[in-house]
Amino acid sequence: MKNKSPEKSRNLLQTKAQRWIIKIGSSLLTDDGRGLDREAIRTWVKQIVALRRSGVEVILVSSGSVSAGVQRLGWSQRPANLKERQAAASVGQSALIHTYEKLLREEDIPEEVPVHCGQVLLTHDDLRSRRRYLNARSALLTLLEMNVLPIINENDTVSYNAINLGDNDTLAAVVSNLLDADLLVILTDQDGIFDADPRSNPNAKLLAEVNAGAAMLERVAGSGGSGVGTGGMLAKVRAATRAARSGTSTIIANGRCEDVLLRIRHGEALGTFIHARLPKLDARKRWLAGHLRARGVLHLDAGAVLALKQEGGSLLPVGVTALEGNFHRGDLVLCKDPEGHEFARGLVNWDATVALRCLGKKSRDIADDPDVAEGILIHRDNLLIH
Ligand SMILES: Nc1ncnc2c1ncn2[C@@H]1O[C@H](COP(=O)(O)OP(=O)(O)O)[C@@H](O)[C@H]1O
Ligand SMILES: N[C@@H](CCC(=O)OP(=O)(O)O)C(=O)O
Repeated sequence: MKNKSPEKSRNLLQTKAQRWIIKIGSSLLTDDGRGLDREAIRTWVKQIVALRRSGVEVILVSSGSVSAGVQRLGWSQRPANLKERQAAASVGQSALIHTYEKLLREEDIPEEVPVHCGQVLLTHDDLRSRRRYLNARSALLTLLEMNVLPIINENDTVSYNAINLGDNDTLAAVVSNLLDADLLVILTDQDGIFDADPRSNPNAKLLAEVNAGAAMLERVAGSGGSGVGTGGMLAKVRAATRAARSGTSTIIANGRCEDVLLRIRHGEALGTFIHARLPKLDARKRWLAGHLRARGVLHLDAGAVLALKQEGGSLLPVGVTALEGNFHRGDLVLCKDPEGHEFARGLVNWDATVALRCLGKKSRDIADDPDVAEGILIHRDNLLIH
């Protein structure tokens, strides 16, 4: 793709991308909270089946469980209470998957490859554990091989605020990293990213092409959402940046636009295209980047910052001046420089109590401590420098 104009490389990516993650938001799926919009869902299912039959591997990340459950239970609004949200998710998720299953069956044509669907409900814990993360990867790849459309959502009935992924834009980006997707398509209720929220700014202009991670994006995306969904445009912008770490480009487009997915496949310049022009992380570091909750903070001196950033070393306790949080072995912690800026994050080898008694000590001074494996607080393989 060298020396291609941005338009060309966008067109090439759209027409050639083999593995797509498609994310559909609650506002679209439930017609702004009025209940599952069967006719709209039928249009996306038809397009997904056509993509699948043309050889594209599709993984669907579908929101809508809470919103659909709220409507089924006859409640007037999304509950603030966690237990009620979990109950609504349980009711809505079964309705959601039942709808997909029925609509997919309608697309069965003799002589054509049948496309089945399989429900995959993930929690943050599934993605935090390396073993479960890799298990999820192999299960999803197996489903694709079997011509099954995996339909992923967060398992909202068992996750709770402190450990949830929070929004499905983030989930879709983590899944893009997990499966090395070529393209992430986020369908929403706007034509893409505008230079201001189009709900409050009728003169806002659509951004056609941008680079992942561009500082301007966070500014224009604000934090507002439709009220039915949870992420808003900011979550989508951040999801695109996260997806770029596996080389995945993102398109944010209007799901109500006719044949939106097929037109994207044919190379049409719809929505906002976000180029993955960020350094690609290797597979293990991508898994690390998918850890969303830090359990503590390590404050490092200038020498340690240099050793980590420039020499690619592991973190030894001698360079740690202070710590925060009651973390345990295997937890994610943030690393801050002497000015207090986070510049790295990693998985600690020791509990906070052990780390505390080793702070500032040289390796030879802790060599006899039975809790201090190899004298390394964070191994470089478990360290992500920003
Ligand atoms: N710069 C922007 N461009 C487009 N939409 C924006 C922007 N800033 C905020 N938004 C809002 O983000 C909303 C989409 O996010 P959200 O409600 O979470 O959708 P979904 O349910 O599809 O995930 C839009 O309806 C819009 O009001
Ligand atoms: N997991 C939740 C969706 C959360 C979410 O991110 O919603 P949205 O912003 O509409 O994509 C549900 O199914 O209701």
